[in-house]
Amino acid sequence: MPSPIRVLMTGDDLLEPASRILDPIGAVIETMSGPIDPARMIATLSAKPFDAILVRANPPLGAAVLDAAGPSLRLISKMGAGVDSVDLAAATERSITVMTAGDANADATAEMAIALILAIRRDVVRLDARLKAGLWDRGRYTAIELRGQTLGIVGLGRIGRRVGEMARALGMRVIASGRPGAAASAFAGISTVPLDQLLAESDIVSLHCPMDASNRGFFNRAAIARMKPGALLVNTARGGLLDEADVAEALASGRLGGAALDTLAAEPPKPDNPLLTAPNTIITPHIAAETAATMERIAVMGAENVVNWFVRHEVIVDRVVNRAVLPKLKGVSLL
Ligand SMILES: O=C(O)CC[C@@H](O)C(=O)O
Repeated sequence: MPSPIRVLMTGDDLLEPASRILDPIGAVIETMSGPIDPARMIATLSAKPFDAILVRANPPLGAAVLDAAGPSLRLISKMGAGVDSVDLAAATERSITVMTAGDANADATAEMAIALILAIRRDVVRLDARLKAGLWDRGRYTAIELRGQTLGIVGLGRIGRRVGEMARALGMRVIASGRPGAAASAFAGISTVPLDQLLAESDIVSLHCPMDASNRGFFNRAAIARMKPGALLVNTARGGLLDEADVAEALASGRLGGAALDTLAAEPPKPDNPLLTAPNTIITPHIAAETAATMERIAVMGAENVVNWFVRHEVIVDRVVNRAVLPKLKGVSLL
């Protein structure tokens, strides 16, 4: 009888749907809950061998952690989209496949981006707070409507495209660029432009690119200086894409008209994060992807990646993040 697939799962909130997929193949799942730092990851992985890590949030998976896992580790499967805390080069070097379930939460994240665009453009949160403080602002307050405004989408992947479709339905002009240094392919009436042009023409900029070492902090004072005065920023991607001090300063001076952020560079934020006190800024706790249907889907898709890899010996190439690993996968079919 072949030995069972050993899976380390970070977080236990999705254990039930993941088990539904993994139990029938006799996989053994061990969960890790609570805050996870590299030392804890190293201790867990060096204590016993695992074949796969099923990642709920974003535990640090750098070279030292991967070395602690040893040669048994073949697959890191993210129950979600972002793998910014995985050292992809180190994984590739060790022939470890990194896969995502990005499709599973794209709709939920795009909806949240639109919710934040509407909320920040129409001042929903501030008006609510003012009303509850006894102020009745009707007649004193004029907003700007979205129809006719330009939305600039940075990163035209699964989420960016959906945001673009919804924004067009709201009557917005939508332009898009790739992540800094990369071009985007045109999609359904969304014209693609260089990033500088996007920054210069957009009334609202919404970030939808993955983060890695090459674009960390790219949204800084220099990027803001290229924007229309008073333009708005929406970020449902990764907080580390921003230079948070520069963004807070631009919000304080009014150079940026407002920001709606679902992600921060450090989560939860440190109490002295300047964005917490920046004017006209809405912050939500990295919740964009978290709908009930999405939670179910990411667990199922993440676990299916494990089954496909180890039992069917096949990987869906679209879900592989470190595609440089593909030539190293012997005996695995690429779909
Ligand atoms: O659970 C997470 O890692 C965050 C959810 C989302 O940002 C993702 O990357 O899929």
